[in-house]
Amino acid sequence: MTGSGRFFVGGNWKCNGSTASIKQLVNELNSASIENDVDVVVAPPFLYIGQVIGSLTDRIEVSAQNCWVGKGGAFTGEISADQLVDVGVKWVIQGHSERRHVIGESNATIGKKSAYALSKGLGVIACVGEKLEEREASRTTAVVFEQLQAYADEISDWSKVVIAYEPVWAIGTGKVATPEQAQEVHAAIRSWLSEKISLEVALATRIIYGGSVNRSNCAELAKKEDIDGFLVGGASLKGPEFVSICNAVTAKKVAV
Ligand SMILES: O=C(CO)COP(=O)(O)O
Repeated sequence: MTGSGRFFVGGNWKCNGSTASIKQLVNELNSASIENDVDVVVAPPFLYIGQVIGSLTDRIEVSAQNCWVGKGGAFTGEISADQLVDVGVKWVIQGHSERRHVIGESNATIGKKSAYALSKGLGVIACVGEKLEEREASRTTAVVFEQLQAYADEISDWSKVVIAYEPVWAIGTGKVATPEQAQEVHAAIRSWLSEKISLEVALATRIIYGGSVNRSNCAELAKKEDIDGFLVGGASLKGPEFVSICNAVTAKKVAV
């Protein structure tokens, strides 16, 4: 079983950047030559979303890195999905490992946030992934399936969901999963979708890989049949390198 969706590459800028560095990054992206058959999204910190939307080419869509669980109101320090839509944001990342393991978000909250964001018309980049000790205890698929189930408990329409498999041990460590390790989990996720949701959703949903992706390792990963793109952290802060990763879609086309 192989996915049929377009290649998708997201750049997660995390809590990085300044007015000046983001201006430069946007200029680099605007002048880049990106292959046609890849969807490209960047996720700046909230504060810079206006700057990015006002200056970035329409070729690239803008994502938030998080949002509040429901409608806005008296929730100091939060940003609602309604507000993201209002300023032109198209996507939101949910369940990133840093939000799960540093900030302490639960599976249940992440599922609710995702459903609310989808109900407002945002696309959701739904992250899953195991910690090193979970992998070493052979619990990788158990953990990932539990995280997927929490999304499935709340989501009924999967058409705007992209699943990002990001093993925690590979994030920001320089220890990328091997293409075989990533493919194994991606295939398991697709089978899970087929069994628990539907064959149609399993085939249509993009499953992207994140964790120490760079310009040197992206082509080999992209060749794997169930790897439909990437969620890139550190390397997405360098315009030319991020564009090379987007253009790894050419390696995918040669492989299929
Ligand atoms: O967390 C990530 C993307 O969301 C991956 O980060 P790195 O690419 O820096 O490992």
